[in-house]
Amino acid sequence: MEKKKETILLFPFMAQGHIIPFLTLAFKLEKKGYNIIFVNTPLNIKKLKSSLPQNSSISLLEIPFNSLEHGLPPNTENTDSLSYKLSIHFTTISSSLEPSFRNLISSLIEKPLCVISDMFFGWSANVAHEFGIFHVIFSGAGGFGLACYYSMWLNLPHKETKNFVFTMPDFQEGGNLDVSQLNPSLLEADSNDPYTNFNWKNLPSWINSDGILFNTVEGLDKLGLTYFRRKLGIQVWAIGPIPWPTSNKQRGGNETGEETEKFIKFLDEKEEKSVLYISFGSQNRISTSQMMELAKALDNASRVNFIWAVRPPLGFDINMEFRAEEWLPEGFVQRVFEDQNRGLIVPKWAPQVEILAHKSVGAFLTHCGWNSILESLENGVPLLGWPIAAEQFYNAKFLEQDVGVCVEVARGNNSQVNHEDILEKIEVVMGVNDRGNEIRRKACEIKEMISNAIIDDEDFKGSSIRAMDEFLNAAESKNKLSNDVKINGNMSNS
Ligand SMILES: O=c1ccn([C@@H]2O[C@H](COP(=O)(O)OP(=O)(O)O[C@H]3O[C@H](CO)[C@@H](O)[C@H](O)[C@H]3O)[C@@H](O)[C@H]2O)c(=O)[nH]1
Repeated sequence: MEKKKETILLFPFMAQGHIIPFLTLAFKLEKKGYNIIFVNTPLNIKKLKSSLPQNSSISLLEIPFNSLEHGLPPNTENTDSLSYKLSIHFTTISSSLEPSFRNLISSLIEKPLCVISDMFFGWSANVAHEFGIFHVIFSGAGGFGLACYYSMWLNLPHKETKNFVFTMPDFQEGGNLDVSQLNPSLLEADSNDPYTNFNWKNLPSWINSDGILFNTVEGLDKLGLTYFRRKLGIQVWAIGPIPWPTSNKQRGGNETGEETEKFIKFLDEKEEKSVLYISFGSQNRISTSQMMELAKALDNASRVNFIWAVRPPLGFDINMEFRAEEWLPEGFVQRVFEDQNRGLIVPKWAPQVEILAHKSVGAFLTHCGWNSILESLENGVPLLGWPIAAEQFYNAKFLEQDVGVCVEVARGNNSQVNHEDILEKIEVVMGVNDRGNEIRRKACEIKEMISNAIIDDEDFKGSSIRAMDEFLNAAESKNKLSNDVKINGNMSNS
């Protein structure tokens, strides 16, 4: 008899940076033969409907939300349209979804095998457990970065640590941090502000969950994963890297295949490992003066080819058309592209996965978002780190000091940077010198480690494949146990 298809319910926070990794995980689980229910607020579901592939069997389910009831502008259902301050407010009020989520679960005809929810929805563990459902949190961020974030928020305040290098009291093995690695909300937080209250309620509630899934690799990220095992005493599974959907459109781009070909043609013409790829991810931007300095460094790096995905600098509308004359040095685009054929400037969005997989790419200047890091290291491409927000500062530090595959170029988007410093660091990572050679050797070692983690053969299963199986087995065991309890309970009642 064919085994009944079990259902897994996924529920990400309402932000693209959360919805997209959850969708990626949903595709992965769908491929493994599970029915998938993907829950979100109505406007996000509407958007998802138009982007799912036609052959997808994922069921999209709406959870009601009225932004006006929470002092938010009408139809606000995603952080994309919000200022930083309102995004924080939106995050703090997200726990108001709890009663609706309970109603949604109780209205399901069949109990799901498992609920996979967002790290901001720690409360959802108790709701799932009320219905006897296995519950895990999924983190798109890596173990080390999230461990620092967790520790820093639970060990407030940091106001007094100004000008000091310090260690995290419960994560000493994470090493030293510098005050410039704290984002403003963390620096200003005390026990009275709403975001502190949110974090103090949410982060400890993770302990109620049955486990955490990380989009990372055990061998690479053991330090952070061990922190959570020790701190929470729950299961922690490293199941990554989970590849992003292959279509660039699903990742958020809008290029056609033809445009991707333009990049590949450019790369095909270049020498092996001679191209620097530059991107600050899907959300972050640098300032105009930083952009000018970066361009000057590239102007002077005559032996380096590059592809740069340029987003409008801070202070300009995010949807604004590309304005070379305001954002870049005079004649820059003409010089590097038309005259020298060594620099390709891409307004906004580049086919990153395809670019990083090309043999001509020698390094990636990145804001250190975790997906970008994995995509780079999967291809053995070393990094130049320019962290801007969130846990990116900790990621950069980890990759430079613990893993040895990165050189930090600059920090934040309101700092002064200098083109000579940037150029020097580009030359370290891309040039022939002892440090550069060692960084590249290490990046190849990590590439090997990552590809071993996802081997799925008859006679060998990599660590991430085993972790995914262990997670699914744990969910099935719990499900069986709660069904047995129910059957026995019914029998003793009858
Ligand atoms: O021109 C571009 C820019 C981005 N991408 C893709 O967009 C994703 C970007 O992801 P990531 O590198 O993780 O950056 P963010 O979008 O900034 O990610 C948010 O989510 C991450 C995972 O939780 C965190 O590590 C970051 O701090 C947070 O900003 C990657 O898959 C890229 O391939 C493209 O394809 N083309």
